[in-house]
Amino acid sequence: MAAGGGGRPPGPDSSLEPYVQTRIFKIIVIGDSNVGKTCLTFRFCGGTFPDKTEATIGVDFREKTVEIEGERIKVQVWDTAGQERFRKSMVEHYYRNVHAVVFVYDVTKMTSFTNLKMWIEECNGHAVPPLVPRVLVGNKCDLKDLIQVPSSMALKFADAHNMLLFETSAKDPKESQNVDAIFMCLACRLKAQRSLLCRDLEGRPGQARRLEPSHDANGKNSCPC
Ligand SMILES: Nc1nc2c(ncn2[C@@H]2O[C@H](COP(=O)(O)OP(=O)(O)OP(=O)(O)O)[C@@H](O)[C@H]2O)c(=O)[nH]1
Ligand SMILES: [Mg+2]
Repeated sequence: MAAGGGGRPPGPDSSLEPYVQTRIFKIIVIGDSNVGKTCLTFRFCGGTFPDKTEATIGVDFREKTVEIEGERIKVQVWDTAGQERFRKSMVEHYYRNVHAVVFVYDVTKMTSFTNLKMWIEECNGHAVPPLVPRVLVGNKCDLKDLIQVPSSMALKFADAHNMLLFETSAKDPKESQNVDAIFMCLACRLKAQRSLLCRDLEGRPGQARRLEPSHDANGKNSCPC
C-alpha cells in the first residue's frame, strides 16, 4: 500500500527548494458487490475502463495526485470488497481515519439501492465523525433501458442523508468528467474543511472570521461542486 507521507525530503539544495508535505486524503468506496466500485476508482485514477474485473478481495488501493488552488493533494482511494466473505476481516481498517465515504449503487439493480441503508448503518457503527463527508453514486447510467432506480428516488434518499448525488457511468468515456467530479468535489470539501480548522486555530479568541469562497484566475469558483 502506498500510504507514505508524500513530498520529498530536503536534499542538499533544500534552502532553494523548501520541503512541502503533500496531504493525503483517504476516501473509501463502499457498496454491494458488482455495482462498479473497482471500475469507478479505475476510471478516476487510471483514466480508463478495465476490460475485465474480478471481485475485489479485501481492498485495492489506488491513488491520484490532484491540484486544488495551487496545492498538490494525494487522493488515496480505497476500493473495498462488496462481498461479505472478502471484506469481513478488513472492515475495521476501511473506516479507520477515513476522510470521506463514497456509497455506490447500481442504477439497474434496485437491491443495490435498498441495501444502502445497511452500508450506512455499517459506516455509522464505526463511529465515523459527522464532519466526514459522504456522497452517493448511482453507477451504470449508460444502461439506459435497464434503469430500475429513478433519479427522483435517489435524490430523496440523498437529501434525507445529507449527501450529494452523482449519477454516472464508469464505462462511458463521455461520463469520465462526472466520475472525476465525485472525488474532486470531496477533495475540495476536505481542503476547505481543513483550511477552516487551521484558521480557527490561528485566529484570536473572540475575533469573528468569515470565510470567502475561493476563486480561480477567471474569477470562477474553482471547486467542481
Ligand atoms: N455497463 C456498465 N457496466 C459497468 C459499469 N461499471 C462497472 N461495470 C461492470 O460491472 C461489473 C462489476 O464491476 P466491478 O467494478 O468489478 O464491481 P465491484 O463493485 O468492484 O464489485 P466487488 O469487487 O465484488 O465489490 C463488471 O462486469 C464491470 O464491467 C458501468 O458504468 N457501466
Ligand atoms: Mg471491486
